[in-house]
Amino acid sequence: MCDPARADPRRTLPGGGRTVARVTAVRLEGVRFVRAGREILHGIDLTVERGEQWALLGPNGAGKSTLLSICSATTFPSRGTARILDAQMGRVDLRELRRSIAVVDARHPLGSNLSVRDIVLTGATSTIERIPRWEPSQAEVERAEDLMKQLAVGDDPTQRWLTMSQGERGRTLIARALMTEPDLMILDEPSTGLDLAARERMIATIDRLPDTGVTTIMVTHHFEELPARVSHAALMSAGRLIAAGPVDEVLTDALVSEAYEHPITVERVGGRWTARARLP
Ligand SMILES: Nc1ncnc2c1ncn2[C@@H]1O[C@H](COP(=O)(O)OP(=O)(O)OP(=O)(O)O)[C@@H](O)[C@H]1O
Repeated sequence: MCDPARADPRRTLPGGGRTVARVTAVRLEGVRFVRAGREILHGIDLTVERGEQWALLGPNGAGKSTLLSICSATTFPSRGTARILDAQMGRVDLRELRRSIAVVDARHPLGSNLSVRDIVLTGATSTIERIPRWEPSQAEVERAEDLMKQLAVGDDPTQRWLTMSQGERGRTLIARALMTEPDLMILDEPSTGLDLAARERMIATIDRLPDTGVTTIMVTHHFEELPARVSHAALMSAGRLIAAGPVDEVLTDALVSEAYEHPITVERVGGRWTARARLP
């Protein structure tokens, strides 16, 4: 999966037409977000450098999905600044910027019963459905087939979205996300609904993503689902960041217990994580 050219941070900025050193994937400064008259994010400062693999953790309602939608250039902050892939939101062509960002969401809102190949090809157009009369180039077809092989999907040409298992869907969505060689990949609970073996295959797949040079930010509720190569973590609680930094410094008993407002023991064995509530 590794393409050495992808590791070069000097890439052409989307929409900018300039080549600059693009090192920082996400830089949030004083980000606040108000929805329905209520402030949901209360001044978030976060820097994600390119090539880092982040986990975003915290209890229900902490604001993780809201923060992810800002990181994916889908939602504008109400206050503060968000620079995504060195482009300041509000000052760039968002469609161009979003071509460098891939979102993998287990709740992918596909309505029609596309084949695996067609779903992967929608990554080339950054659309949910196939665009009528759009035909992929030969290079796009070859890339889609290569990614399907790498992600071990699409062997059965009759397989379609509505009859695919959750695991097949997840791997197909990752292949789709890689179509545009994204710089930043957002993974929103990618292991939701997977049985144990499918979950482990998914984690192994995510653990290979750093080989492509992509920066990842993943939300999960389960420490067991963190791939071993996660390098950084951010802990959220009630719209604030409790801690953010190298994973071993952030996923400590004290900080995790503070975020979840409950005594929790965190362990790391062989690179993988577990978390247990301590009983009184
Ligand atoms: N459309 C909306 N209108 C009003 N409030 C919302 C809306 N969406 C989310 N919220 C509120 O914003 C807060 C943060 O929600 P968010 O979904 O970002 O949290 P989360 O950490 O992703 O939660 P979960 O782990 O349950 O998915 C919650 O209090 C939620 O009720």
